[in-house]
This record gives sequence, C-alpha cells and structure tokens, in this order.
Amino acid sequence: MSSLSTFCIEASLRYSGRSIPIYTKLRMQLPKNTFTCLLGESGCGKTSLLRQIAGFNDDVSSSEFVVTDDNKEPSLIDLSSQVAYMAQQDLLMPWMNVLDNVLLSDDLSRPLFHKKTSTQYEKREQALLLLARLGVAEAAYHKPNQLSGGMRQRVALARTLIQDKPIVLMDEPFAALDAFNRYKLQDLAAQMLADKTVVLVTHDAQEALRLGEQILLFPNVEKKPNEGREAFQFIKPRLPNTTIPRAINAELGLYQAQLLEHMGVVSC
Ligand SMILES: Nc1ncnc2c1ncn2[C@@H]1O[C@H](COP(=O)(O)OP(=O)(O)OP(=O)(O)O)[C@@H](O)[C@H]1O
Repeated sequence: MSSLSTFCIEASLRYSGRSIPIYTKLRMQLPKNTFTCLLGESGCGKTSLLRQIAGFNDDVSSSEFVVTDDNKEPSLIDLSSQVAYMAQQDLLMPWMNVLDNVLLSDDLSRPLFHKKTSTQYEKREQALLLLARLGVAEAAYHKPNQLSGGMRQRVALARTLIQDKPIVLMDEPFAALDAFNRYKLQDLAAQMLADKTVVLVTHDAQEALRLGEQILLFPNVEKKPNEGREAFQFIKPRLPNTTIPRAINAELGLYQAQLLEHMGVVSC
C-alpha cells in the first residue's frame, strides 16, 4: 500500500458503440481511510466509475484512469489489487451454503487442488466470527434461498469484509432493503469499515448524509459537458445513529437542504 493520504483520480470512459463518453477527465479526491458517498442521477456513470476503479474490463473503446499523489505527481498505483467490490445484487452462489459463499473470494485466489492450510482454517473461523457480528451466524450452513433479503445482504457484506482489502467499493448495497434493515446495515458497515477507504454509490441522500464523511456529486454528462470537471465535494462529519436523536435529525435536515440545493433540487 502506498503512503498517499489522498488518491487524486482523473478518469475518462467511453463504451464501445457510443459516440459520447460517459465522462471525460472527471476529477475527484478520495482521502484514505475515509467513507465517501457518491451521488448522481441515474445513468450518469457511478457504477462505471466503480468498475473502472476496480479494474474490471468492460466493453470500452477508450478508458483512462490516472491516480496521482498529494503532490499531483503521477504514480504507478494499481488500485484494482487493493479493492473489494460489493455489487448491487448480492451475487450469492445458490448451490453453496452461506459460509462457503463468504469464503469464495478467498478460495478463488488459491490454486486449484491446493491443500487446505492452517490459514484457510483460520479464514473459516474468521468468516464465522464475521457472520456472528453481522447477526447471521445461525444461517452459516443454510443455502441463500433460505435467507431473507436483509440476511443475504449481510452475507454479501461478510464476503466483502473477509477479503480485508484497504479499498472497499459498494454499489447501492442497501437499496433493496426495508428501512429498518437498511439502518442496521448502514451502522454495521460504518463500524466495520472504519479503517478502510470506502466509496459507496447511493441514490439515497439521507444514507449519504449518515455514512459519508465526504459526499461526491457526480456531474451529469447529458446536461453539462463535464470535460475536466471536478466532482462536487461536500465534506461533513459522519452521523451514524440508528435512532437519530432530534438534534442530529435537525443537523441532517440542514445538510440535506444544502445537498439538494447542489443537486439542483429546490428544497422547501
Ligand atoms: N457495459 C456497458 N456497455 C455499454 N454501455 C454501458 C455499459 N455499462 C453501462 N453503460 C451505459 O453507461 C451509462 C452509465 O451507466 P452506469 O451504470 O455507470 O450509470 P449509474 O450512474 O450507475 O446509473 P444508476 O444510478 O441507474 O445505477 C448508461 O447510459 C449505461 O447504459
């Protein structure tokens, strides 16, 4: 891991068969060990950016991704090897039990027929501990189709956490959950990812306000050409309380009004 305190990113991306790039020289800063929430209109390219950071090879005709250090000196950092990715869908393998699903990313990084090592047994213990912390230990030997949506997302979160990567990218991980489960998982994620550099894509301004220490608003390419534009940066303290006291609620309201104004939504 490099000694940078901030990843300064400049990214461009155009998909094959498309005349217009999704974004061009889009600039943003990701301070290390900080929870960043990424907001923006549907289709503006948030998932594309996460996938680009993760180094996924989509069907693109041109792609540039430069990470520079705090002094703006280009540096050769391969972020993709440092990334754990949690997608919109839980992507659990239906034929595997919960524990094996959590261990899957670790198994995939091991050569085929490799003898089980003590580290693997330790990983198993670690996976069981993680499932317990996330409140789904009793489901460790169940198949995914025996779980509720909230339980499946907890398992997906455990699978992301067990990789123990310094950068965690999350694409609307809690969008399909009911409000109660969403709040609980938001709090668990805030606790368990406290020492990571996190980028979480969401459409939920309140989720961004609860979790984000930094909020980035993604410029919309259709409305304004975004060549060389910075993503709008909004910095605030994190307010992760499951039962939001009235004082914090008022503070959230204040931030929400500011955020909505910057998103071009008139708040009343
Ligand atoms: N593999 C691909 N090939 C071609 N076009 C793509 C591909 N993936 C995404 N796109 C297009 O790129 C644009 C941005 O998509 P993306 O999923 O990144 O947006 P988003 O901001 O995450 O949207 P949402 O908030 O709805 O999830 C969309 O117009 C989409 O159709």
